[in-house]
Amino acid sequence: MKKVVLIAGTEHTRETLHEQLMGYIGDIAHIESYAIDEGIKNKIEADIVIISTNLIYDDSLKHLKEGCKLITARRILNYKVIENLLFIPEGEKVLFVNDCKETTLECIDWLKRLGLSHVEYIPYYPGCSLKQEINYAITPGEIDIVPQGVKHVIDIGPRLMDIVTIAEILKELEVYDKKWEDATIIYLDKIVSLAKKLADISKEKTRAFEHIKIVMDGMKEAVLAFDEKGRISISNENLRFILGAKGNIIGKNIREFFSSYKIVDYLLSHEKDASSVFEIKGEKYIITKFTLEKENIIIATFKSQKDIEELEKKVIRDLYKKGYYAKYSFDDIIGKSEELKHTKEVGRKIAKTDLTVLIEGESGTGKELFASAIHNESLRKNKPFVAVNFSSLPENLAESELFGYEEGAFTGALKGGKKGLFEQANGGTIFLDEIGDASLRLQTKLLRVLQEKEIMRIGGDKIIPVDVRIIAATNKNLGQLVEKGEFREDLYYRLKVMYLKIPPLRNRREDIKELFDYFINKKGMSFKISLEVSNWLVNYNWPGNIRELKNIVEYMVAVCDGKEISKRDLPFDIFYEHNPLRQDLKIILNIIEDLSKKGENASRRKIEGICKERGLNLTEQMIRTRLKELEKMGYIKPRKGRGGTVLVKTI
Ligand SMILES: Nc1ncnc2c1ncn2[C@@H]1O[C@H](COP(=O)(O)OP(=O)(O)OP(=O)(O)O)[C@@H](O)[C@H]1O
Repeated sequence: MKKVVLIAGTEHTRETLHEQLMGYIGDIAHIESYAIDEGIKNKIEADIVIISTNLIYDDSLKHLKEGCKLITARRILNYKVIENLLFIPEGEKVLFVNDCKETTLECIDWLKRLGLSHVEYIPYYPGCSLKQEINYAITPGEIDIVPQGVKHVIDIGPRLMDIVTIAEILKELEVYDKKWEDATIIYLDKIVSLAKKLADISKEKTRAFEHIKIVMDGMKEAVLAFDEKGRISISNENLRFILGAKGNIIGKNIREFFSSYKIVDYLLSHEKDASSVFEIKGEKYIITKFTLEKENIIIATFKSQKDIEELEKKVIRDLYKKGYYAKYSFDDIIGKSEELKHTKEVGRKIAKTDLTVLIEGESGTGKELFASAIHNESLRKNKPFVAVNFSSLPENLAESELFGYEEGAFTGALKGGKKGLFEQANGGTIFLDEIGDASLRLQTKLLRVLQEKEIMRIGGDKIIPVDVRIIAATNKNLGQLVEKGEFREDLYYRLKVMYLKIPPLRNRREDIKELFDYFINKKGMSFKISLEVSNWLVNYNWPGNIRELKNIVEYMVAVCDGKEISKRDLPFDIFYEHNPLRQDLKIILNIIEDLSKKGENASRRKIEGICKERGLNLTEQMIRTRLKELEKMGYIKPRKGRGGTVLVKTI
């Protein structure tokens, strides 16, 4: 058996080449191997000596006996590990690190010829200096030479002997004819496998790219992706249309396509998430951009402002169709009394926040009107306003109405399930009217929505996030319901983050006349009102508040057949029966009530003056007798000490 000796520079190279030789001639020759860095003690005698590189030629000669046949190996990169390079991102700068300039350049050239040219190679060998920051380095086993600071080092292992060197060895061993075919098969097998992988990857890439292209071209928005230098990596058809660009624009710079330096500055600015309006070819576009930091890609979308406005109009049209819109604004709330003006002021401030609101007020005071106005003055104004009334919503329906259900959740459930009102209100406001009438079970569920901002449909297992502002209203005293254990305390405080109390109409009598005229005008009519009716309107206590006033106007307008509204045109029961107290006594009692609310003393002189303002001419004596009457009836009692009158009960 012939003896073949391999001498390599390092142990790593020795092991790799030894294994390679075993694959080709292990069965016909005895192979020994040495590495200079391990040290060689004895003199070497062999039929063939293979030196791994010219760099160790002189060193090797020292250990050889005379007469050995010397072969210096020609080496190439290992095909098997080269596929690792395919995962380096496209366009990346990559150091190729080897032990000398010649082999470094040779390897780079060879990699390029193999088709691995998706990255930019920078040669690096002892003596080179590195002036830029580089993330990737490839080296065939020369890790020690790789400069510090490179984040990813890919060691593709020592280079292997090429097929020409193998042929030379086979010839020297006189087995060329017998072995050459096997040798080429082993060698080609590796190349074919690499070539196949390269082809597969390129096919997959093409397919993925085609797919992305179809998806992007199908998008309504125009999309552009580029790096921090402005080099374009992706665009879609809509974008090319906006820019009037023809053909392939990938790889080109955005500066070529935008004549406005303002747009280029904005696109390349360091702002990561931004949205701004620019004009391109006479049309306004909202350009929104965000950065994929890891990939170093900036993505910008272009939406025509005209399209957005059109879309918003459509959304609003759809909301109107479904009835999910707020009908009133603060300007629709009529009344100039201090109480109402103050309530409107507070309401406007509440509208500017996005906090939960609790509105309290007697029935018919305008709670829904205020909820609607708050929504319309908030940032959610173009989104749905959905109103739910708990007093008219049957307990068994409430849950499915509010939270929706999945198909098959219960008998009678619609196919495909149903969205609940919380989902319908997404992005907007939900108005929970008469919240005091919600069952304790429902209160628990509402508390969950307030805390978690998410819902689950009945029969479903998916958690659905909802972005809804809650405005609740009640004509009950919720605080008292909490004390009685009929309303959850935790829900009460979650609702009462912002609080608005709407004053009853009897506490702002100045508004009555204005509201009365407003409702009549709204009917497109005009009437004179008799003094009697006018006095009655101002002095009536309005337990049903503005709703009652509105209803009475409806009634009057329907029954009045002349130009003047008189006593006959008032609902009979209200004027005569609803309250058996005589009208003059009622007026005086109302005056005392108003004064006591303001903390003012109800002296006879004051009462006389206000009576006159309200169209009731009474002398001080006449007032005294009437006060006596009211006292007898238990409505008032004389104030001790300072004089005047104290209210005991109201009508
Ligand atoms: N200040 C106002 N200006 C004009 N219209 C008003 C005013 N206040 C109330 N209204 C009208 O009165 C009616 C009752 O108002 P709304 O339904 O808002 O009252 P509410 O307090 O929510 O009543 P409830 O407690 O019975 O639900 C509505 O038709 C509303 O438009």
